[in-house]
Amino acid sequence: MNFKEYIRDVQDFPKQGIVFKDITPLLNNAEILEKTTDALLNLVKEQKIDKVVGMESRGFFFATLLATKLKAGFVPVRKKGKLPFNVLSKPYSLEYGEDALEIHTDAIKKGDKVLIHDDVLATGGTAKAVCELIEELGGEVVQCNFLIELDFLNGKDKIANYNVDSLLHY
Ligand SMILES: O=P(O)(O)OC[C@H]1O[C@H](OP(=O)(O)OP(=O)(O)O)[C@H](O)[C@@H]1O
Ligand SMILES: Nc1ncnc2[nH]cnc12
Repeated sequence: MNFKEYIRDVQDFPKQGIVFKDITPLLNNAEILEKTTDALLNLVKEQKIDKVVGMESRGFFFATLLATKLKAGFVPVRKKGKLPFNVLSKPYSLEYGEDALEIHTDAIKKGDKVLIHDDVLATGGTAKAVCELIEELGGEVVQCNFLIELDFLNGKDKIANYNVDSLLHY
């Protein structure tokens, strides 16, 4: 299955000089959506997962699908000011900006085995911040799972202490 056929490059979005990987054609196709979910699930193998954490907003799509298949809970990590309850917050930077990421303090229990999923690993700033949030709440990051890894940005180096698995590499 050539998933890359369903990922569109958009030049200069959201800023000049960025080549944006648009996954909406892949989400739009029922057969490819299901096959992509299964392929991401295959990366997880037999590990026991208690929670799947997805990053706002494109991480939410497959993180929730993976959570149902793994019989795990889903936890959203959101950008500053969006979550309504008590939050743990972490500043971070990404390929085209910076902000803070937040997680509800009761979302992860001590010892929870956590799978992180996001659509894109670029510089790794987002993923690193999320790993730190989970560990500060007492969770164990079992795998960082991505649909797309932009190898030339070396995001893997920022999360070198974790198991990183990506379906597609550019
Ligand atoms: O590896 P990094 O350089 O940190 O970049 C990766 C992050 O950038 C994108 O999210 P974005 O902040 O654009 O949010 P969105 O999903 O809401 O579009 C992407 O979905 C990842 O979360
Ligand atoms: N080039 C890119 N395309 C899509 N999402 C991204 N997140 C960070 N860099 C990105």
